[in-house]
Amino acid sequence: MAQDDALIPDLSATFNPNETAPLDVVFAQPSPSTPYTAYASSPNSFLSSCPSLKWGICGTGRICNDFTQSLKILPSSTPVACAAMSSLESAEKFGRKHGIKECYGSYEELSADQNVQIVYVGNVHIFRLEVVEMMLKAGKHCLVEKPFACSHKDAKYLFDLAAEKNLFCSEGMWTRYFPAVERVREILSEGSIGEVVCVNSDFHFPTNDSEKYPDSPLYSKKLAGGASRYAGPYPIAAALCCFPAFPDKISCAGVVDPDLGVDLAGSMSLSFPSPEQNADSDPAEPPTLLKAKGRGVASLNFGFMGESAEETTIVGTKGRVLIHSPAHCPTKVTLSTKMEGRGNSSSVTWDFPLPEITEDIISSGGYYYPNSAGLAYEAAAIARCVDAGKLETPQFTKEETLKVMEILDEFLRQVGLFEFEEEEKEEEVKEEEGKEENKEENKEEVS
Ligand SMILES: NC(=O)C1=CN([C@@H]2O[C@H](COP(=O)(O)OP(=O)(O)OC[C@H]3O[C@@H](n4cnc5c(N)ncnc54)[C@H](OP(=O)(O)O)[C@@H]3O)[C@@H](O)[C@H]2O)C=CC1
Ligand SMILES: O=C1OC[C@@H](O)[C@H](O)[C@H]1O
Repeated sequence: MAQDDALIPDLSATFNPNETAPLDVVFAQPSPSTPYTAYASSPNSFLSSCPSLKWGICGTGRICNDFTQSLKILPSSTPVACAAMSSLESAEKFGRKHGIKECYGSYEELSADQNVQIVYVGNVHIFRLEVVEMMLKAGKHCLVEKPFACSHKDAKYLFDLAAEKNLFCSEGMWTRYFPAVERVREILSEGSIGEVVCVNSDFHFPTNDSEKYPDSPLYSKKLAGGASRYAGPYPIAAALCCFPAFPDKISCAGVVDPDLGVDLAGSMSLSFPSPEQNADSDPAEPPTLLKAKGRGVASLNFGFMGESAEETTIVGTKGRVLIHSPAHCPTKVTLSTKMEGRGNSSSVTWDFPLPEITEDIISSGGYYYPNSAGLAYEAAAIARCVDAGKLETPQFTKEETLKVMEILDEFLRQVGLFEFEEEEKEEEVKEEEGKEENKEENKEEVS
């Protein structure tokens, strides 16, 4: 896909190329002194210079195809092996398509390949715990598709294991690596829209287009499908990007398929407290409307039954930012600065072209999903982090993944679908019983 030159923006009027890059961009570009403008308006030349990294691809489905294609934009990030759980034939077919030499009929074999430094995990959700645990125990860094796991408990276990093994491990929240989103974070940190007070974000895509009902993994309870796990992580991550604290209230509603027992759509209203605990109650300070920084609300929704605008709007006290559709992999951002008088604002829009795709990508069948060339931003940032010995990326931290997981657990609980609820209750009962037994033993010892 050749880029239309008209889309390449002239950013010089709004960016100062001599400014140092914002912190979050540092690991996405070759050096902190590289002007953000140049990186953003001509991505290929910067992406092509990232450190080398040897990837193993775990899964041979659609997103694994797209991720592997995007590695072709980064000459030094090479897929050296791939594995399919379904069959060796599937792995070999994938390998032939992408020129990958080592093809395995099981993930175990991939985990034993000494040439693989990092594994991209892109299969169905239910195997997350098993597969990521296996890869970490085999000493591989891991990039794991969203959702990172099927519960907060599993995610915490995997991150603890990664830390113990001193390995990079991250959720593939690729949205965060798009220059459009890096620009949004820059706008927020500059204070251009003041304090964020509200985030609206939606992501409904019509699964009828590509997924056979009821057979697709997207509708499968057994494989941990459902709209909240396939689409929900994006709007949740959009809200978390703007508020520092964990929500103090999460109100959810969902549409559950009565036959399949998975959610087909959901909405969430979140309120976020100020992390400055006592800001409101300091009697020495006169009260003001916006004194408690970080306080605000988010309205998020996602689903499989229709196609939404797929936009994210971030409302601040001095203006707002619109992340244009498709907001989970965006190339366009509008900043509207509030002017005097209600309804008055001035706006500026930036376009950030996607990386150009190569002949090699075209001849091997291109991409399945929208804007997948942007996966190269994520892959490049991760190559830089691994090279620098970092165990996570500043763009999307483990703490954020854990927050997403906790919110997803809560959504599933509120719509009556949290599979691990019984397991959790049993554990709580066991813990209580253990405490009681200890008390009894202590009493006996004392007497
Ligand atoms: N970042 C992004 O933009 C996107 C991310 N995703 C995420 O990527 C992951 C995979 O999605 P996608 O590629 O669309 O999925 P696919 O349906 O294309 O399948 C992915 C892989 O999962 C395994 N699989 C598929 N069906 C079954 C089944 N019935 N039982 C057991 N295993 C099965 C297969 O693994 P194998 O090849 O090993 O046999 C298959 O290749 C999900 O986590 C999804 O949330 C999805 C779309 C876009
Ligand atoms: O992450 C995703 O999951 C589902 C897909 O259809 C969508 O395009 C995507 O990026």
